Amino acid sequence: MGSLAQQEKTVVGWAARDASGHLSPYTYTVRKTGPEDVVVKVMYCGICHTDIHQAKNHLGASKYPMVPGHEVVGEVVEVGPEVTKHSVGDVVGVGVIVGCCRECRPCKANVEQYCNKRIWSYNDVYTDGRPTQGGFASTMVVDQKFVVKIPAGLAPEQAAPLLCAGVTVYSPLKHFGLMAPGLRGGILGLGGVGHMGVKVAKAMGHHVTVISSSNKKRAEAMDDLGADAYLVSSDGDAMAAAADSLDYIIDTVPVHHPMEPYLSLLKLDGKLVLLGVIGEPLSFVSPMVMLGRKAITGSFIGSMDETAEVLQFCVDKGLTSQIEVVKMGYVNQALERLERNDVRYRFVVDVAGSNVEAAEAETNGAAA
Ligand SMILES: NC(=O)C1=CN([C@@H]2O[C@H](COP(=O)(O)OP(=O)(O)OC[C@H]3O[C@@H](n4cnc5c(N)ncnc54)[C@H](OP(=O)(O)O)[C@@H]3O)[C@@H](O)[C@H]2O)C=CC1
Ligand SMILES: O=C/C=C/c1ccc(O)c(O)c1
Ligand SMILES: [Zn+2]
Ligand SMILES: [Zn+2]
Repeated sequence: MGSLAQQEKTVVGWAARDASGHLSPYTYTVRKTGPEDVVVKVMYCGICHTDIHQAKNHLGASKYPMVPGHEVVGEVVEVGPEVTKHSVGDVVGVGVIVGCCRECRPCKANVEQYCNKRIWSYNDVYTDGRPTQGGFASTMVVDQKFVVKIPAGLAPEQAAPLLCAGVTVYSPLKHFGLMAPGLRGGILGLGGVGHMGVKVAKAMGHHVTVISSSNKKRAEAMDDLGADAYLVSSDGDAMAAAADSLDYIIDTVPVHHPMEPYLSLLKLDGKLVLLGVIGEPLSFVSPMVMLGRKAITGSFIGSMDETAEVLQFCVDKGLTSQIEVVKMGYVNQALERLERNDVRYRFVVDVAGSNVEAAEAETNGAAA
């Protein structure tokens, strides 16, 4: 028998077995701790709409059993001998990506999320041939490059949504030169990603308009999140009155939707940044972009550098995510509520505080 580090570890996670997306306890092994590996005991894991897309096979590439979860905060419990970035006892985060080639142009430019050999934190295969499994589990083993330190001043459960939702809005604002104070931004879809969009954009000094599918979130958007204006997308008069007013729109809608009503809101040179994962073609007529030199673009999470940056940005600006903490036994109800747009604004699973081995009937119920 070798030391603990030389052995595979048995882990219990909650896995989907098929496209119903229903999660239930699943026991599997994770690799022996490699030289550059960090073993993370999961404390909290946020629930992103991508977890629904993946668990329910919306993109047609899901493999089962699948343990979702990519907004992971945990404690380092073991490190490989060549780990320099992290120590046992550190509180750290893991996001959407756990591997890349390190040789291609994106990797060399430290935008490894755009590496064509990226390895996803779940629903993928690691370099050793094992399936990757995500953060709705007791433990993850992750290469140190893809582990970020959670700075002091951020509660671990608050930090979890920053690892996907937070960096996903921060990265395009930075990359497209949209950080200057005074810009007028639109946040389309006020969910997990969208609410971080409002908070981050407000902290940058922008005038922020929420564009929502209903009036239900108006008061909280304005009063709690600090938005400056609120548009209901089906209100034709209000949409017309807001034409030609925005420098950018961060589009977080997770389903097919028309583009033209939102392109109309952009000023000359305005940018529509697509973040939602939509497996059907979107459409617009070319004058909608030509007659205003407008740009439709997209963005995918953020780099590890940007992840560290957004965490520090939130500390510096006093930002937190707005979350509902639940136990693992509630995860299926949480996924259903997320899908029917009934969460303010991110569920975070208290993994360490749950009995992950128990079937949901025994642990059913939300937790404070
Ligand atoms: N590009 C990237 O790197 C990333 C992409 N994503 C993707 O972004 C999208 C949003 O993720 P997330 O914020 O977690 O999702 P949420 O479900 O939390 O938020 C989506 C919001 O979109 C609006 N919406 C409009 N129509 C619908 C509909 N039919 N069903 C549900 N919501 C609707 C709702 O806002 P309202 O009530 O205001 O209308 C809802 O709150 C997903 O597709 C996700 O996969 C997520 C993270 C990273
Ligand atoms: O939530 C994070 C991941 C987003 C994502 C973006 C694009 C894509 O094709 C995915 O499968 C996931
Ligand atoms: Zn996500
Ligand atoms: Zn690469």
